[in-house]
Amino acid sequence: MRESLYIGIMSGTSLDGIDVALVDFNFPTPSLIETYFLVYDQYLREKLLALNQVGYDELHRAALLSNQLSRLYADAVEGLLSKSGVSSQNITAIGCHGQTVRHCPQSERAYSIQLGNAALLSELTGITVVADFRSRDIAAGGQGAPLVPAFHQVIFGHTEKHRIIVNIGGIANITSLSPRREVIGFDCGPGNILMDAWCLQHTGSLYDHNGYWAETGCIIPELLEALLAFPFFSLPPPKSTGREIFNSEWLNSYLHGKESPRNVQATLLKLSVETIAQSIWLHFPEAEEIYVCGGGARNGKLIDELKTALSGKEVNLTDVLGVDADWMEAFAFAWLAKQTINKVPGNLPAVTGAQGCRILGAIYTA
Ligand SMILES: Nc1ncnc2c1ncn2[C@@H]1O[C@H](COP(=O)(O)OP(=O)(O)OP(=O)(O)O)[C@@H](O)[C@H]1O
Ligand SMILES: CC(=O)N[C@H]1[C@@H]2OC[C@@H](O2)[C@@H](O)[C@@H]1O[C@H](C)C(=O)O
Repeated sequence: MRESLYIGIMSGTSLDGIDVALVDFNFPTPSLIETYFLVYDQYLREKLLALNQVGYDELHRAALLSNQLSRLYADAVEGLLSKSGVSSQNITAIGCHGQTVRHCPQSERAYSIQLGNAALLSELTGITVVADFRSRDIAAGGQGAPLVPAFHQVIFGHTEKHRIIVNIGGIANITSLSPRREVIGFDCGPGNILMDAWCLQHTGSLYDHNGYWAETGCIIPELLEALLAFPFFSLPPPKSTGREIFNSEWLNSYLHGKESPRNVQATLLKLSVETIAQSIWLHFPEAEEIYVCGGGARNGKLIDELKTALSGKEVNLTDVLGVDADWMEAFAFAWLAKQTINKVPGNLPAVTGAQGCRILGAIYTA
């Protein structure tokens, strides 16, 4: 049995589907051996979205969805293993993020809920599962998010260069890796979440491919200014957010109803770009290199605008550092599982605001 093989499963706030990564930690630099993506169908996406809000019989619906998700996670693991030719017996553990449906990190009543039945996943796969990564950090006074900056530090930290890693998923978050300062990371605000929702509502497409639709619109300056004035954007870190704040109701509260949909889309794209760029200029003006990952990295218009907003800095995708932008988070959850199995902390208190380093997650032994 090789004890270096782990699987990471990420199903993120975009609700697009399940990313699964097979990772080998046998060498000083972890390597991504195989990947697999399982798309969510519309019905599942709608059921998950509904659980982001208060509604009837939530506990029952959440439990059923947790079981359904774990069956899909198991299918995705099976797909990954058969694609790679690796046996489940050779996998030390799965790190399963689960599906966030509530993230309320503020106050002494803080909590974060990721759906997914880890016990069932372990039964279905015969593999040890590590899950519920965020609760321990929150119990220690942290935000419980973002957690991936610790992994960024391990694979991208540089002795001389100040690097920023930007993840543009449903929510956008950044990590500062400076040779002179501790690692800092936080959520900047919406990545694709608002653009996706608006695009679906007005075009029927799940997302604006390459930003082509946004490109046909013009930014609405008053709307952009009003959105940028929202207090979350100027809060100091540590901070994290989710669909509780950035959702269609939030956007609609700023609209008069007469705006052209394509102009709103252009404005939303600019909002994502500006909130990321302003976070970097405000907190890390000296950073030299910016590396982008997450699905937003595949939006050419978004990346072009980000390059303009960060002119003077070198902006690339994490692909150039050897990690495919699409697989960063699944890769990271394989690493987080390894930390837990080895009884090593996975959080960074300077990022999340926790009182100290903690071993994250719960282990469901095979
Ligand atoms: N070619 C593309 N053009 C435009 N947008 C794209 C493209 N490919 C992916 N995306 C965007 O990326 C999103 C998926 O990104 P990703 O998988 O990183 O999100 P996530 O992991 O669910 O989110 P989070 O990191 O917040 O948990 C899609 O919903 C879409 O908005
Ligand atoms: C509560 C939650 O699921 N947060 C996600 C979300 O998606 C991006 C951003 O907001 C980040 O804070 C986090 O995910 C990644 C995996 C993280 O913890 O680093």
